[in-house]
Amino acid sequence: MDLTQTLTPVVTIGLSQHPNSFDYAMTELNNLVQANNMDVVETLVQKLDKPDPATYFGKGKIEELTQVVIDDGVKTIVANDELSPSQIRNIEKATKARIIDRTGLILEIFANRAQSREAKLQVELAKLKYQLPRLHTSASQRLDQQTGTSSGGGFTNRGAGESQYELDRRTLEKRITHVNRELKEAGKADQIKRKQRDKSDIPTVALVGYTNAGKSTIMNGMINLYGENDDKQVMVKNMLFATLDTSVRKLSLPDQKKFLLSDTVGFVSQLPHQLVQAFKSTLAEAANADLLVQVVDYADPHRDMMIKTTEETLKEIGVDNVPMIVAFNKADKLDVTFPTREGDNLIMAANDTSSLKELAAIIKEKVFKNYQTLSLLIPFDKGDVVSYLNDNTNILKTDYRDNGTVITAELNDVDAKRFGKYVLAAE
Ligand SMILES: Nc1nc2c(ncn2[C@@H]2O[C@H](COP(=O)(O)OP(=O)(O)OP(=O)(O)O)[C@@H](O)[C@H]2O)c(=O)[nH]1
Ligand SMILES: [Mg+2]
Repeated sequence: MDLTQTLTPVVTIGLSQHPNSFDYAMTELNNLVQANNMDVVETLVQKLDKPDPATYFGKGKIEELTQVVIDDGVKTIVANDELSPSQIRNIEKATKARIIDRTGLILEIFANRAQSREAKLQVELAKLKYQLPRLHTSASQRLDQQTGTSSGGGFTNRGAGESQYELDRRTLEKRITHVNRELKEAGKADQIKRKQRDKSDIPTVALVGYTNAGKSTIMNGMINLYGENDDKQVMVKNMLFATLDTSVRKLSLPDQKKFLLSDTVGFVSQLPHQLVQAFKSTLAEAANADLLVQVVDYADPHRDMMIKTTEETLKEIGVDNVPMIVAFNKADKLDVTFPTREGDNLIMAANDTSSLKELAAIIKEKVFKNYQTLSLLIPFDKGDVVSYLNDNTNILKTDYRDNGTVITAELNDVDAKRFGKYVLAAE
């Protein structure tokens, strides 16, 4: 099937204010457009120090844009920068096409992809907050249709003299309160889950990083090597924002050390502020992690910018004191040796088993450092303790004595304390 026929044609537009990063920003915008199942037929750029407050582009360029829209029969324009409500109105009036800005586009992608109830609510909240100052532009109508905010209720108590604008604003505000409440409920359930995990005292590790860096591919590789047999793989796609929901899997290293690995939403430059805020709770997995593995596309010439964006976004959601290692992924695309360890960081490829094993070794060093080797004398009637140790620790030696079993094992702090009364001698 020829997919291009079903894709919406669009013209992308951008202002070159920061020449260094501009070309990449436009390439990324075009990738985002594709990720939203649309097809870029033309790109128009203008060099301006700052956007025209009324129309973004200057007057002549708007005329050129209008002509392109007519010639190419395009109904949608996508702008690289966030636009003010009046800029949206003015460009739409001039060109007779609808315009989406970068923020609106990312919100649409997230809205089309969100799967879990929580992700859906988070996206809706971000969209409502985006709509609020943009009431009565096509941006809000379009979003209305998707979120259904203007269908049904909300218009019942229209007071005399109250403008449509105020009514719509109130409707949006009500919906925001409602969604916030639902999110809180959904968040509570997650917190309970997370607490239960905390209790089980298994360390947690989160894969974070720029979109398309290979987080989900690494997750799948780790599940293959260390997951339980029935563990499901996560989705991998060569597309921006393939992953929108956090997935968590319990992995067991060969020496019984267990940890939870989570795959998280990727970041992108100029990620809408509303969305970052909304995804705070999804990213709580990262905030509560014992270790972050920042996955970087090592083969991408823009990798430094991607690292910077990732670290700034993490900071914005309040994740700034979790230890982090860097996985420089996709090394197979470059002429370099891998896996190569550089301190706690690793140059690797996600589809290479020795890379994944090396990554697991680094994770193990970082999150299981509070382990001590102890010899415990377990009385014969404490079979439950023996089976716990068998299932949860790395047993180095087992001896049988008249008064019980002597087990020498690596124990974490909590287990060392819990079974302290059986300790024979520290080794
Ligand atoms: N050559 C090569 N390709 C890779 C490697 N790791 C991932 N990829 C490819 O990169 C693309 C993106 O991989 P994903 O694992 O979906 O990336 P992600 O970081 O989860 O992306 P988002 O979910 O969008 O944030 C896919 O086409 C993968 O097959 C690697 O080590 N080498
Ligand atoms: Mg992913």
